[in-house]
Amino acid sequence: MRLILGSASPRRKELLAQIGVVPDGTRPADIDETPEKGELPRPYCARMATEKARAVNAAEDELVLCADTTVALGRRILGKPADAGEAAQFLLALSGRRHKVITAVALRLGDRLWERDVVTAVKLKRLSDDEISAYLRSGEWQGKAGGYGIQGMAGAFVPWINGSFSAVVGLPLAETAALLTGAGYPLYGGQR
Ligand SMILES: Cc1cn([C@H]2C[C@H](O)[C@@H](COP(=O)(O)OP(=O)(O)OP(=O)(O)O)O2)c(=O)[nH]c1=O
Repeated sequence: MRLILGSASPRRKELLAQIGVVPDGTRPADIDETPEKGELPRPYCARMATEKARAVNAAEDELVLCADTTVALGRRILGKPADAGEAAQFLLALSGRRHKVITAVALRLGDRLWERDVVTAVKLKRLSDDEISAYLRSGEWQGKAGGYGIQGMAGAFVPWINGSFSAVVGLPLAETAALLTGAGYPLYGGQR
């Protein structure tokens, strides 16, 4: 069985490599990521991951892996900021508060679809204007849900998380491994 990573995220590829999974191909999915009116963060995130998995072109014997990471501030969905101004707004909104990071993983083989989502609580310390400006200058907010990446400089803004670190970075490894095994993709050097 071949594995196709339906993602343009270098983090997802690295996280898979961390558990010894090397996809046979990478085919990023291009979908409309606009939330529906009134859509809540968790169902939105699950919908994004499954839509990505359906959008990737694959043969019947190709297992497609897609994921979506969404930051939820209460009922509010914070996606990837469009520009530095929006990143600043997100960081100000998150400053000093706890929020949730949801990552949904979807696997598709032909018409069969598996999905799991993982919710992690994250606390961001209260950010000073200097910290926000330095962070915006770093450019690390680009392409990251909520406008921050816990694996980089923003690690200094996070006193605690409750949940899965790998999920916050883009792929919950325990759940991804379980999904892959369940779909018949053997890990740890098993026969494919
Ligand atoms: C909160 C947070 C998000 N992120 C990233 C993970 C995701 O790559 C990104 C959210 O965007 P996504 O839409 O989940 O993914 P993507 O656009 O990067 O890639 P693709 O859809 O092709 O798979 O935010 C971090 O890297 N660190 C963090 O701390």
